[in-house]
Amino acid sequence: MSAGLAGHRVTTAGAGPADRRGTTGTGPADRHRTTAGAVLAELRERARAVLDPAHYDYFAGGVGDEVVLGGNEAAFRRLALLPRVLRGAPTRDLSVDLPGGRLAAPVLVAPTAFHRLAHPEGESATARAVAAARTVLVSGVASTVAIADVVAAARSVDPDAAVWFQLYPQPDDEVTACLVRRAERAGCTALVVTADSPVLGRHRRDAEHGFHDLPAGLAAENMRDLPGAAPGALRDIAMSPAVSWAHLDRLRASTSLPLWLKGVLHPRDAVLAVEHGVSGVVVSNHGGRQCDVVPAAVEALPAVVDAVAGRVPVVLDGGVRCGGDVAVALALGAAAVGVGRPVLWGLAAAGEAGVARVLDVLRDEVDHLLALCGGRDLADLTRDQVVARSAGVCARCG
Ligand SMILES: Cc1cc2nc3c(=O)[nH]c(=O)nc-3n(C[C@H](O)[C@H](O)[C@H](O)COP(=O)(O)O)c2cc1C
Ligand SMILES: CCCCC(=O)C(=O)O
Repeated sequence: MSAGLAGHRVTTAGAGPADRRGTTGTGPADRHRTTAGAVLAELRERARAVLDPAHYDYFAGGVGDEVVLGGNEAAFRRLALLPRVLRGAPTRDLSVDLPGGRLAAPVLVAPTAFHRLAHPEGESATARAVAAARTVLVSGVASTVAIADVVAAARSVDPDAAVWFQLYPQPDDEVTACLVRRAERAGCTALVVTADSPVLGRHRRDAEHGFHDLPAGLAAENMRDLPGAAPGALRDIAMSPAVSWAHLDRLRASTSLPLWLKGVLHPRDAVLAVEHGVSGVVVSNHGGRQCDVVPAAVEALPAVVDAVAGRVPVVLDGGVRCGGDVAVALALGAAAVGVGRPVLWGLAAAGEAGVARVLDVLRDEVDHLLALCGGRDLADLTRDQVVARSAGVCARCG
């Protein structure tokens, strides 16, 4: 069937039900009958069905009573966009240039640990999907594939793929320096320093499952052969309240790669970050996994954007689950957003194809929404368009 509705071909042909780790239904017809929110929710359910419950809960869970975990998504539901009219364009430019890489769409992949818990190919599968989508993978220090292999996987798809390396500054500068050299040698194009973890958040779900170690055969591969460890042995990833701006300064001075600071919520820290020479700031509460009394990420965003005042780009992550969330964050001043858990759900459900699916539906929905809002490019989403939503609920998340 085909109907010439507004120039769109409407057809009943499309991908059938996807198997648990197989097809994902990415055809154009599929786009007309679903939403990014519904796709992400379905992938999450498929992930839940295939994962060991302890591993599912490690990915899904948050800190404490999980107030912030739910709050990140709920805060987006309280915001609405005022479209502008009569100023659009037949095709829209969704690209964004950031220190460390160009993104074809304003959605990058936030660093999440231990992808081989989700799928045997782990971060390599994620890297290929992200490279194919021409966006950025922030690969974590807590990766179950070594960073050199992650970058190689991305570059096997796109020789220009941008992979950034996330690390926790280690109390021992020598260990940090070694991790930085590894990322540089691998070909990473930026570093992301996570600053919101002076201590690890307390995760009730992990405690209930007794999940404290990776299963045999999996390891944080970037932590092998570091100073202070026996040859071939792993070092723990240290989280230390003793880590300070001085550590960041030394790290900054040791590399020519752009440096992002992740986990900033207070506007004064954003200003300090700029003064300490960072190239970008990530507003993030670690997906509700560190401190359970902080605001939702999107609530913290405007004050950080104002404090930074355009000196460096600001990226937001936490609770982004549909194109509308991306558009709202961009209108509030984010240059791009990061997604964490949805990528893990895609990876667990269907490997590389599942991650590709997540990025594709988000990109497609942002494009559609930009058209609906009278935008030609991302700069056409502006803060005056964001208003509070006083009524109405999301059919998917209530
Ligand atoms: C399972 C899991 C592991 C994570 N591991 C890291 C990590 O190693 N380093 C880091 O900076 N952030 C880590 N994060 C936080 C993410 O980078 C990101 O801030 C968060 O997932 C965004 O929220 P979202 O999951 O709602 O998209 C992790 C998040 C999850 C869910
Ligand atoms: C030492 C790995 C930490 C991973 C992490 O940041 C998280 O699970 O939130």
